[in-house]
Amino acid sequence: MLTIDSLTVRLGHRVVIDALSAGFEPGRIELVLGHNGAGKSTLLRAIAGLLRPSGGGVLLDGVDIARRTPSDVARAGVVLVPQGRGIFADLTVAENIRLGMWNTRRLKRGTAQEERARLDEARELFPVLGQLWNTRAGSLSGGQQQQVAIARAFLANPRVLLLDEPSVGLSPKLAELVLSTVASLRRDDRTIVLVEQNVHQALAVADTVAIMRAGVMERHGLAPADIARQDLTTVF
Ligand SMILES: Nc1ncnc2c1ncn2[C@@H]1O[C@H](COP(=O)(O)OP(=O)(O)OP(=O)(O)O)[C@@H](O)[C@H]1O
Repeated sequence: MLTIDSLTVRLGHRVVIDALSAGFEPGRIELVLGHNGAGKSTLLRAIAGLLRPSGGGVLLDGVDIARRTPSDVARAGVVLVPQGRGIFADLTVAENIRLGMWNTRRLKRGTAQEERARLDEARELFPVLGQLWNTRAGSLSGGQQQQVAIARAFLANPRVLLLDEPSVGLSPKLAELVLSTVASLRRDDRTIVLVEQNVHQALAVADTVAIMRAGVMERHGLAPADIARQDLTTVF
């Protein structure tokens, strides 16, 4: 269970996350919606340890990880797939994905045999990537590059997977493919927090919805079907 407890993050002189509290449960895809500038990316970056909060806590199963280094947070099992993919264009798909393995090994989260099994699992979950294994990642389509970024995060076997707009810039068809891949990563002991602007497609894979506005979590625990029925301009 990931609990955000009265978290405050300042960027420059601005309070971007304002005493925000929320709970994200394992076994679910928790979708976070909100206007541009509501603070969604900042929240994910703070959870991942990339920003130091000025108040409050980020609790993973009751343990506060808010002021740990990003590598300590990763070691605790929290992995962020940032907006804009962040893959290495000059490396092949296999090399990019093995960076996730390298992390796994470095973080001592599995034996070599377990890691081989996870690599096979990744090729099964992302069949397109299996076919492009030795292709330069920079030459892939946007959707394929996004799959490489998600596959790499998957290999770290995260307890908490934070996804910042994984479908941004993709055609509706590719966005659907990426979001269905996200759905296939759902596991009983894994919390997935998904930030998306592609609201209708994200609602189709989400289990719960939270609405962020101006640095606070205005509502949470909403049913995706209820949100899908509403006029989105009235939702956030
Ligand atoms: N380094 C910074 N210094 C000051 N303000 C910043 C900084 N980075 C971001 N902000 C501001 O913080 C606010 C929240 O930004 P953030 O990127 O978290 O929003 P968001 O909800 O993810 O938006 P979007 O949907 O557009 O990605 C914005 O108003 C932004 O301008």
